[in-house]
Order: sequence, then structure tokens, then C-alpha cells
Amino acid sequence: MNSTESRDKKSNTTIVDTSDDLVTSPDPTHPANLIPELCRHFWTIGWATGTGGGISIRDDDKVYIAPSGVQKERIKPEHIFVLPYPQSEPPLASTADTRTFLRKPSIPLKESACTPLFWAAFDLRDAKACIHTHSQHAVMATLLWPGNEFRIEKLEMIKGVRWGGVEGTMTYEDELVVPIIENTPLEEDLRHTLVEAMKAYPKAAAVLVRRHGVYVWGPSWESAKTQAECLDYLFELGVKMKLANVL
Ligand SMILES: CSC[C@@H](O)[C@@H](O)C(=O)COP(=O)(O)O
Ligand SMILES: [Zn+2]
Repeated sequence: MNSTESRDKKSNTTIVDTSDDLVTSPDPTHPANLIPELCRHFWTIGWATGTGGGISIRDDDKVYIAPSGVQKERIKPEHIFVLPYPQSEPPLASTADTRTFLRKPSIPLKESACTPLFWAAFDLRDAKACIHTHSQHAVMATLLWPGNEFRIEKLEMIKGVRWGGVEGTMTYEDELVVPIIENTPLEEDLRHTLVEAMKAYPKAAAVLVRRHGVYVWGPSWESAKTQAECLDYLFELGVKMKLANVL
């Protein structure tokens, strides 16, 4: 049990800190400041509109998560959840009673439904940040590549993508392969196939979700962001090239 939690012996429930201490910092690069700023930016480029999409950042033993179902461009630091890392089990909504939080907002909010998906990037790739976008370029790519892989080559922006999302950068000579998984009615239910795809494609920097979007991660929030930008560019260009019959 961490310092911000205490257990009420009578009711046997965990009382979580709802103070703003863990999400208040004058440092603009503190995750609780960065998540609202990046979500605002992602909203302006169509990655996180209509409450969809988002980003989670891991700072050592803490994971910072945005709230669920809210206008992502209007999140404030005090709306951010803080979870301890690592945890023996991924924090699934279906295990709500046993999940541990270091900090919850004082107003009634739920943590992002993407939490178990972000967690897969932290656990399987040791990522420090994971971005989920609803970019139409990603969605179109999953429609024009009907199989279980998006493939593209001979484009300069491939050089901005890392092997596995966290290792060395790819070269112009390398073919980019991104696995595609099928969407599910509930976000949480994507976890199983996302984990399977990450294991089957250990060198892939992202996982596309058909008719939904993409999960991209990196060894830092900066790297996750620039890789997501390179991949989005490649999805957009791939779609245009395929429609122009020049692929
Ligand atoms: C427009 S609803 C989108 C959600 O179901 C989900 O796909 C999503 O990306 C965001 O989930 P959230 O729980 O709001 O963080
Ligand atoms: Zn989504």
C-alpha cells in the first residue's frame, strides 16, 4: 500500500487520495500538465475529437491517465488519475474492486477505457507513453488494407519510426509493417488481441484497430508523439497512393 492510500478497517475499502498534490506542478513537462496540453493538440488535428483517443504517460512508478468520456481538449490537471506501476494484473474495468489508484479526481470521473491498452505498451515494450488516435487516416488505412497488416515502403518518413516503437530507428530501406486487429464493442475487450498482435509483431511500432484508430507508443512522450506523427503521415500517404494506384 502506498503513502497516499489508507484502508478503512471497518468497511475494508481502500481510500484513495483525492488531493491535487500528485497532479500539481509548475513544470510544464509534468505528465499532469502535458496530458491536457497534448490532448488539446490532438483534438486540433483530429486525433482526439468527440471524447475519443488520448494519451497516457508513465513516469517511473506512476502512470498518469486521463478521464473517460469527456471532451479531451478540456481536461485539466486535477482531472488526471494516477496509478502505481507496475501492477501484478493490468487494471481492467472488470476488476474495478481490486484496482489500486494513487490518486483519483475529487469529482466523479472514471479513468480512460483505454487504460488496459496503454498498460500493454508499458508492460510489453517498457514504453513511457502510449497514444491512441481516432485519426481518419488510420481508419482509412484499415479499410484499404483489408488483411491483418498495413505495409508500406520507400518513403522517407519511415525513418522516424522505431523498431518495436522503442528500439533503434528504421531506415529508408526497411518496410513498415503495422498489424491490424478487429474492433470490439468495448475498448477493454481489445486488450487480448492487441497483446497478441504486439507479441506476434515484436518489431512493430503500433497496432491499428479496424474502423477505430491506432495505438502508438514510445520510450518517451516526445518519441511516442513524433512516431505517431510519422505513422499518421504514412497512413495518410498510403491511402492516397493506393487510391491513386501508385502504390
Ligand atoms: C467516441 S467514444 C470512444 C471510446 O469508446 C474509445 O474508443 C476512446 O478512444 C476513448 O475512451 P475514453 O474512455 O473516453 O478515454
Ligand atoms: Zn478509441
